[in-house]
This record gives sequence, C-alpha cells and structure tokens, in this order.
Amino acid sequence: MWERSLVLSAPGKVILHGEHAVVHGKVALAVALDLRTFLRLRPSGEGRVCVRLPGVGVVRSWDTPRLQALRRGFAADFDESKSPSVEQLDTLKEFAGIAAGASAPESLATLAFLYMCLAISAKYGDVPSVDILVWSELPTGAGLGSSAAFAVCLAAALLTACGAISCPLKEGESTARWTEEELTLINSWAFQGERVIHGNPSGVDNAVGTWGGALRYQSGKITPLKRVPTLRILLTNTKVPRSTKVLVAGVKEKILKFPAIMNPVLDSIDAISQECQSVLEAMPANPSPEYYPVLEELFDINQHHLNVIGVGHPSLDRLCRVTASHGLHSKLTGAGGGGCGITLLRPDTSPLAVEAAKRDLCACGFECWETNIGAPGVTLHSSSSLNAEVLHALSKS
Ligand SMILES: Nc1ncnc2c1ncn2[C@@H]1O[C@H](COP(=O)(O)OP(=O)(O)O)[C@@H](O)[C@H]1O
Ligand SMILES: C[C@@](O)(CCOP(=O)(O)O)CC(=O)O
Ligand SMILES: [Mg+2]
Repeated sequence: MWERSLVLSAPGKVILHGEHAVVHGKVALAVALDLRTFLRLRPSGEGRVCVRLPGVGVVRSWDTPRLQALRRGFAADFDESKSPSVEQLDTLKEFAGIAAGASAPESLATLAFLYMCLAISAKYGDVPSVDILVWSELPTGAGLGSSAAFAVCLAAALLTACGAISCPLKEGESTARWTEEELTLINSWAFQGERVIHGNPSGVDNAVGTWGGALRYQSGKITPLKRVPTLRILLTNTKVPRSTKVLVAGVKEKILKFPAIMNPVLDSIDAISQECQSVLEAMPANPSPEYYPVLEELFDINQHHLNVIGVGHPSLDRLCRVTASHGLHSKLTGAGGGGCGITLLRPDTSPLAVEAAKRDLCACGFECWETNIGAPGVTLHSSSSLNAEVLHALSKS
C-alpha cells in the first residue's frame, strides 16, 4: 500500500525556433517557462484510483481490480518504446465511455491518464490505490506545452508510486530532483502520454518538461545549450483555441501534397534554429543590444515560414503587426493556429515601449505578460515549500 503524499511539478515551454519542423527531424530550440503544472498524489485506502483534473473538468475514479482486469485483458504488451496502438486506445475509450472519435480536452486527458496508468502498471507492478489531482498555471491548448507538462507530471508520479523510480525528497528538504537515469525513464513515459494527446509528437516538449533549462532537440537527441543569455520575452495569448494534434496532421498533409515546396521550408527553419543557437551561445550572459538585430530577423523569417506551412492565424498576424508598430519582433510559438506568440524584448527596450505594446495587445482581447525562461524541469516539492497560490489551488480542488 502506498503511504506517502507527493507534490511534484513540471514546467511549460516556449519554442524559440523549430516548431513543426522538429516533428520532421529538424532542429528545435526550446526553453522551460516559469509557469508549471502541479500534481498531488495521496494514498487512498479504498481500492480505487481517483483522478481529478480541474483544468479540463475531469473527476473520475476506477476500482483497482477493474483496472487490473483491463490491463490483463490487453493482447498487445505495453512498452515505452512502442506507440500506443489503435486497438489499445479503442479499448480504453470503451472502458472510460469515451466516444470513438472524441478529441475534447477532457477525453484526451482521461485517455492519456488511463494509458499511462495501465502501461506503467503492466511493466513495473500495479499502481496502488491513490488519489491524483493535477492543477496548472499554464493555459491549456495555447502552445506552451501544457500537454507535455501534464504527461511529465503523470509519468513521474505513477513511476514513483509503483516503485520504478525513487522518491528522492528527504526530510527537511524543500525540493528534490531525480537522477539522470530516472529522468530518462520519466521522459520516455511522458512521451507516451504526449503520443496519446498529440498523435505524432516530436518529443521536444516532454524533454523540456523533464530536464528544464534551455535545449536543442533533434530526433530524440537532447543537448542542453552551452550558454543561454538572459532573454526578455513577452508572451501573448491570443486566446484563439486550437489543437496541436490537428495542426501537426495538417502540416504532414501539406508536406505529402507539395514535398518539393515544403521540404525546403523545413530545411530553412532548421537553418534558422542553428543560426539562432550560434548567436545565443556567442552572447554574453547580459548581452548588449548589438546581438539583437539578427535574433529579430530570424523571428520575422520564421514567422513567415510558419504561415507558409499553414499554421498561422489572423490573430497571430495581428499580434505581429501590433508589436511591429512598437518596433518589436514576434513569432508564434508551439503549434500555432492561434494560441501564443512570443515577442523579443531588447535590453534597451524601454519599459514605456513595453507597456504601450502590452496595452495595444490587451485592447485586441489578448493577454500578455513578461516571462522568465530556463526554469527547472520536473521537481518534487515538500508541501511547506509551495507558494500560497499553489497551496490554495491544491487545497480547494
Ligand atoms: N492541467 C491539465 N489537466 C488535464 N489535461 C491537460 C492539462 N493540461 C493539458 N492537458 C491535456 O493537453 C491537451 C492540450 O494539449 P495541446 O493541444 O498539445 O496544447 P498545449 O500543449 O500547447 O497546451 C488538452 O486537451 C488536455 O487533454
Ligand atoms: C508543433 C510542435 O512542434 C510543438 C507543439 O507544442 P504545443 O503542444 O503547441 O505546446 C509539435 C511537436 O513538436 O510535437
Ligand atoms: Mg502540447
């Protein structure tokens, strides 16, 4: 029986360059955001696994014997190296009463939870009777990697609860992280959760959620950036809803339809990521303005490319126009089609200019805020180390 309560968290991310192209083997540069998803796991003595996801309106619970019977009934075996099969997902949908083609946030979240719970149980021993609550500071479906932060939290909690990885938080410590080997396991199971939600993810988002910081990602290869200057980034949420799964599928269709036209665009995005990496690694920790024109131009070129591959949106065009009228450069981040854009702020951008841009963006109905990047990856917390807002959210849910 599981007897400990755990609270853990994983960060969202911002992709500087390489979204979508990274799904097709190109380089992406991504940084962890100071907005996180939190998961609390508590023992429940009732022979049930209960999951509450207030962000998507899910409250579900299942008897552990029923879950065990379902897991035993699966013909195909579960493994973190294999994609969830259509048959497995269909069986889970039927079990959870989710309609065949359902793609609503609550259906995908429930399906990802069930898949990870059963798959991890099958490999490492049954997940004990627990009560799981997930709460997030991240907007859902806005390009900031909420799906990956959710999957990383679930992977870390479920692997810990069934004993596959340690519980590294010692008495008196406020936070703790897992070993590299354990993080690799968390990352690979989180990728499975992303596969359930996204269909065909690249893995960059769960890598940032697991390791945090700033990294270069290409075809599963994760390389922390050598040096990351302090970048000031304004994040704007257009609040236009969209689904990563649908956008990623749309890009694939376009590539299949026009390979000779689309592949050079993806190659160009790859070159932008590489150029940006060289500039970032050459910049001192507190860079002077001279480095910024190149970074700004790379934002502009990539934003055009993202429009070409079909993931732009009038709201994002508007965001770029508004910031350009204040001399600032923006691009979409994440899957696009709405969601969030990022605007690069120079060290010499005056607070007045930032305030004026923010005011105009808010007048469009957008929400915007300055962010800190390079946050730590998945982390265990002692309850006493959590800030008041998180504690409040966890206690009232
Ligand atoms: N806090 C959360 N609780 C439950 N499910 C979540 C949460 N955050 C994200 N999700 C799942 O992730 C999906 C959004 O993922 P996606 O379309 O990739 O957008 P993004 O990752 O950019 O936020 C939601 O539909 C939901 O299924
Ligand atoms: C479009 C993509 O590159 C990033 C998607 O990020 P998000 O789900 O929009 O936060 C897809 C991927 O890398 O799996
Ligand atoms: Mg996502």
